[in-house]
Amino acid sequence: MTRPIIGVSGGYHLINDAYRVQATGERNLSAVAHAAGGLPLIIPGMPDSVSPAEILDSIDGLFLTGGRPNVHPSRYGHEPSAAHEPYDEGRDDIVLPLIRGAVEIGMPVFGVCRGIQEIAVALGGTLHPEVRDLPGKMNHRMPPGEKDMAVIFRKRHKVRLTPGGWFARTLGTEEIVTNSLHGQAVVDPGPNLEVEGVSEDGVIEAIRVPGARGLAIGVQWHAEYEAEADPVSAMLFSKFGEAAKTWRHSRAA
Ligand SMILES: N[C@@H](CCC(=O)NCCCC(=O)O)C(=O)O
Repeated sequence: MTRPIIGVSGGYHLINDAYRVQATGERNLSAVAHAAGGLPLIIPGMPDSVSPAEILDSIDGLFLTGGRPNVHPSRYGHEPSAAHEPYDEGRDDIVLPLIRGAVEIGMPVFGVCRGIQEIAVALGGTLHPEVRDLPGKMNHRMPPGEKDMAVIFRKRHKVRLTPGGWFARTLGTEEIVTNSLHGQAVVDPGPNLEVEGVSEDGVIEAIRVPGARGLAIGVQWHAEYEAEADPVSAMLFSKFGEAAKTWRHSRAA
């Protein structure tokens, strides 16, 4: 059987201060190709050119990447603020309905960083735009100005996994250590998410959609960074890839 087609969310970037592009990091595409065994195809955040419904018809799994722009606060009922820009409303317009559609039909979904935040917002949760401003919370952002990828993606904090939950059972442990490169975080998971991982300071780090017919998970860290070499990341991508293969097979039957 051919590889399952995995839609990989792209986002808006401005090149040379002039040229608009839709892009995602190569690590996202490699993780999908090699660690999940899928055929990665970038989903443009361009609602004037593509629709969530036709994308849903064309893919077997949805991988939601990280991305510097914050989810627009109006998507979860909060006021926007210049301090929390940039936003990427084109991406919001495409991925939020896409997540709802995928969950509804049972198509596998896996989100990292901005991706977990999008899953939460799409399904009725809310975010805080700068989680380090909340009492007792650490700074979860990358070191400012850093260019060395090994430093940017260094493992920074522990995540406690819910005993008996999907993550703890799948990974065979109740504690992992993860990288951390985000300012926003899920604060209210809403009615549709199960929180299965939290950092030492109580930030939501791993979620699952228990009501979904297919695998639907999100993590606040960047699992794509060492998707094959890191055993936790490799297992998550492998489970996601298997689920997408099963979905493709069941669609074809
Ligand atoms: N804007 C959100 C999400 C942060 C995030 O995904 N950062 C990684 C950017 C790297 C990339 O472009 O893949 C937040 O700050 O919480």
